[in-house]
Amino acid sequence: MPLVSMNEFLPKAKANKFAVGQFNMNNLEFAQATVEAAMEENSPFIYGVSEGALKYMGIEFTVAMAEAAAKKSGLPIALHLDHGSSFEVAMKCIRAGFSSVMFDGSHYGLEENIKLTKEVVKAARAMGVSVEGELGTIGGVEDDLSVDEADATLAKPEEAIRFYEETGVDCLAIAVGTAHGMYSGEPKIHYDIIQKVSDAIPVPVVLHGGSGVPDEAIRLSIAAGVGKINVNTENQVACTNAIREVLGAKADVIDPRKYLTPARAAMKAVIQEKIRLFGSSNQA
Ligand SMILES: O=C(O)C[C@@H](O)[C@H](O)C(=O)COP(=O)(O)O
Ligand SMILES: [Zn+2]
Repeated sequence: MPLVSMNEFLPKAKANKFAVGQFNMNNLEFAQATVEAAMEENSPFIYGVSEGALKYMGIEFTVAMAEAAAKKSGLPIALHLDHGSSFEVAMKCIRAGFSSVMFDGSHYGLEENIKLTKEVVKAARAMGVSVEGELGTIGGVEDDLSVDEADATLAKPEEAIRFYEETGVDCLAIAVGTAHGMYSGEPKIHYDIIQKVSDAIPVPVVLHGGSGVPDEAIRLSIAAGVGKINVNTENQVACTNAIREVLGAKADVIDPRKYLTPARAAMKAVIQEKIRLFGSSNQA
């Protein structure tokens, strides 16, 4: 199966109240762990690729890994630019074979964010590519850039509804109290904001900062209208801990396969658990 737009599965997620996981791809082992977990669960999923990860992996390798996963698995998989910063980078990804893009204009004022997002939607739609927009500021560390928790601002429901109506995005990330990275305490998620926005728009709300959110908070978020959840840090932690364990026990290991095999298995376990929690098993 070729890579698909998120519209292949997000409308079903919204209607049937489950969420599709976006698992960030940072290298081959992340790509393999994700597709292996999804195949066992028969689940659709999204490969999220940040601009930093794109630079690290190279755009041709990124697309090739995602296409290989789609071909091997037969699952509906979207290859999605995560937190795209400009029209140009979004178009570059689409030209290279991405089936979905995020334009993150959340650091602009509302009017400018709407204007710039609309331009991306117009161009992407003509090529059958789905678009995610963002409103409000999500705290924590995103692709190595840190936003202080104190500077994080929640999305205003009326603005989010207007943003959807004017841009026509396929899903909408709104700041509702989660943050990128692991939490020191428990996140305070504003389910009322999710519910208000979700009730007023026909597309799902996206929850960024999915790592470390307690299971019950994930269930309540999905019940309120979240249909896409992004997870990156938990996989990075699982990967790195597994590598540390191997190298800590055997300092003379030099074959990367000796530590990358357990690292990949650890990520696969995390992803499989998330897919089950999000309710997307057997929704492919
Ligand atoms: O930082 C990245 O490279 C990706 C994240 O911004 C992603 O969009 C996301 O929201 C994942 O959050 P996390 O699970 O808290 O890392
Ligand atoms: Zn994010």
